[in-house]
Amino acid sequence: MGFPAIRMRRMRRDAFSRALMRETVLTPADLILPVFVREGRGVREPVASMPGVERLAIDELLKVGEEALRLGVPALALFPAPDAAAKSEDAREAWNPDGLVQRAVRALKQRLPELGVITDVALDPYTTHGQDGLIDASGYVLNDETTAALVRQALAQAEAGADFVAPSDMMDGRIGAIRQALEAAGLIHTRILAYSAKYASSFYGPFRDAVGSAASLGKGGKHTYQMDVANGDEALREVALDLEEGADAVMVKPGLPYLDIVRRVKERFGAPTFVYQVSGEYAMLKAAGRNGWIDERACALEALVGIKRAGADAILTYFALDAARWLRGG
Ligand SMILES: NCC(=O)CCC(=O)O
Ligand SMILES: [Mg+2]
Repeated sequence: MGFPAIRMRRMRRDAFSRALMRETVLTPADLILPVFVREGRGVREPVASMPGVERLAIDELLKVGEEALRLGVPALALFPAPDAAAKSEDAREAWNPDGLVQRAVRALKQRLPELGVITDVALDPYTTHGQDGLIDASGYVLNDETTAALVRQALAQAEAGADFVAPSDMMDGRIGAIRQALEAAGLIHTRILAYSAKYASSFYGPFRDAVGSAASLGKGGKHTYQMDVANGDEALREVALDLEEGADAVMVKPGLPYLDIVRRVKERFGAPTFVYQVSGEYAMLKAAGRNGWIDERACALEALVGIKRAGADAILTYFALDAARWLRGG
């Protein structure tokens, strides 16, 4: 049977029948807001390459957390933008129990216990060289030594009350090492969100401005640990290993250029699959919107629905609060 018995446009004719056959519905509960945390009180410092995004002192962060809850956004992902004095060759500030992130976690969990708090496990905000791990004399990022440092960092975050620790560093074996350490410490409820398929993407540029690692990183890339943008099968092997090692959820990052990976990961493993719409994706939409070249709201929501349609269970996006407002008709 074909045309004219079949006319695909019949169902598209009216809003009610379009609504009834809609396959993917984006809600605020699908979204996680990444936030940049800094020292100080009452400070909100704009990030030039990410219009609308600010580095927040902890008291300001609490207000943003409250707004997220009010809008139905279930969780924040914290990223530190520490003072330059907190950076060192060995990143030891990362596991200081009174460090910036640990204080931010405690403040959030005390004031807003029902808001999910996700912490970033990686050394780049704390290293003088801007790499995610510890390096040898040639600048190569050392796997096992870095993993030992990441375990200390994850424990400090979990002890402060983080609901999810989220290793974004791409060292081999770190999920298993962190899981073992959490169990041994009695922290059996702490979830691990593994950045399993994290690509060596150029779309992270504005993020590196935000956390202040761009200058220290200089021309050094992250290609010896993050994945080659051309690869798909390798992502599936990474995800399989992280799930085996004890990850509760896995991440694909960035979002829009990697939706084939999202689909393959979701179909193959059926595990909670999170996607990070990264800073460069945000900056592109913002810049074009601000120039009047695209409709920012419509295009941002379209990108987010597309990511969910591809298989994402949750999306980290700098649009989270705006998108929640738009979805609620604001
Ligand atoms: N671990 C976080 C990143 O590496 C970048 C995120 C972004 O570009 O938004
Ligand atoms: Mg891996």
